[in-house]
Formats: sequence, C-alpha cells, structure tokens
Amino acid sequence: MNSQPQPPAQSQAIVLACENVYKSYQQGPEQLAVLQGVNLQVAAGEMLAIVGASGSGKSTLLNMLGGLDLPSQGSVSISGQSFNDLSETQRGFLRQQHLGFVYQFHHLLGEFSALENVAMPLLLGSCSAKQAKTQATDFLQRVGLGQRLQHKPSELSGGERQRVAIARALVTAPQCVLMDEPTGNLDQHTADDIHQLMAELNRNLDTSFIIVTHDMSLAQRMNKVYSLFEGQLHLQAEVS
Ligand SMILES: Nc1ncnc2c1ncn2[C@@H]1O[C@H](COP(=O)(O)OP(=O)(O)OP(=O)(O)O)[C@@H](O)[C@H]1O
Repeated sequence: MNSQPQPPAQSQAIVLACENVYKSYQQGPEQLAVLQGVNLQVAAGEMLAIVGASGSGKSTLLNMLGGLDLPSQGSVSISGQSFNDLSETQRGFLRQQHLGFVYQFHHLLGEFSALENVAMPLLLGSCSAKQAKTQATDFLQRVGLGQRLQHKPSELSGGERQRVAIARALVTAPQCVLMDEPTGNLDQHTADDIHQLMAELNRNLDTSFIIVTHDMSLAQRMNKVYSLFEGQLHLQAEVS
C-alpha cells in the first residue's frame, strides 16, 4: 500500500493535525526543500510510526509536530490550536499541557538525579513535591530504573539515560507523545518493556504516540506506519 494519509473516523477527537506543511532550509545559496506538503491527522489513542531513509526529514517533521520549529508554510495544531498563532512562550505552554517528548539526545538536566529529572515536569505543573516524587519513582520503576533513582545522567549508561527520558516524557500522562528513536540504544528486552509501558498508557489513558524509528519491529506494533519519502508521508501499513 502506498497512499496519502486518510483522516481518521469522525467520532475520534483529533489531537494533532498537520496541514500541508512545507519546510525548507537555506544552505548557502540553495534552498533545501525537506517537507513538501505533509498532511497528517492523529486521533486520540492512535499509535503511529514514521519511518524513512536517513536525511528524509523525520526529525524535521517531529520538530514541526511538537511546535519546536515552525513550518515554512502550512500549520500544525494541537487540540485545534495552531502553533502559528502563538508566541514562543505560548507554544511552550501548549506543549507542556498536551505533549511529551523523547528526543534522540535526551536533554536531561546534568546536575539533577534521575528522580529529579522525571519529577521536574510534574513540579512545573500543579503537583505537590510529595506526589511528584511518588509518581516519578513509579515511572522510573516501570522503565526498570528503580535502583538508579539518585544517579545523575553522567552516572548512567546511554540506555539508562534514554529510559529516564522516556519516564520523564510519560510521567505527566500527556495526550500525545512524540518520540525520536525511542528504543535506539536499548536491548530487545528493555525495548519490549518500553513498548509495554506505551501500550498500557495507550489503553488506560488513550495516549497517542508518534514515533520516528528505524526499528521495524517497534514500527510494526503501531496502528499505522507511514514512510516519509520525497517530502511527503505515505501510509505503508494499517492495523485496525
Ligand atoms: N537546521 C538545519 N539547517 C539546514 N539543514 C538542515 C537542518 N536540519 C536538518 N537539515 C537537513 O534536512 C535534511 C533532513 O534532516 P532530518 O534530520 O530531518 O532527517 P532524518 O530523516 O531525521 O535523518 P536521520 O534518520 O539520519 O536522523 C537533511 O538533509 C539535513 O541535512
């Protein structure tokens, strides 16, 4: 199958909508057209994978979907609110309310422990310190790091840092989680645990996931797999 993305059924709330998004970068005198009319609608509870060759624009697209960067043309909306209409501060607030992120480079805060890193987004919300600690501990245990709560990022392995980043992205139970190569540094057993945690949140809280990955075994566990090719998304597989 190789067709343009179809809108989801009317009954499902649309969490994230990407409309006719173009993104070009200036490289010296040249314009590099990376995204060339991307359309995507993500319903509550959908789990999507985006695959594609290196350099095809997957991270660029993820940055647009998360409002970390703005399209050259077109718009991305979260729960009906377009990032284009917001200031940088407002975009940050919209992200904090609705989205969770796992980046390739985890962006953990080096001077804080694993527990503090995971508790941080809860403390930025309306959570008490005690509640934040309990919830962060629970999520770190779920990603297999119950014995590493007080370790700082520099005292953890690459895969452990990745799991802290995953716990931090999921701990606030966001509506939609964007992940760039979430299982890239993990062994199969740990990758399976991460997938289980995602599936559990998806089942219990209707959390949507958009993951960019080269890991086809993970991609195939999602409801839909899109490939990014020549600047557009193509639906490759769909499991109802
Ligand atoms: N800030 C930037 N300025 C100029 N060019 C950029 C910028 N960011 C990305 N690019 C270019 O855009 C293209 C797409 O990059 P992107 O990182 O989105 O690809 P990708 O599909 O995520 O690749 P990979 O699988 O290797 O991580 C690449 O050719 C890259 O060189």
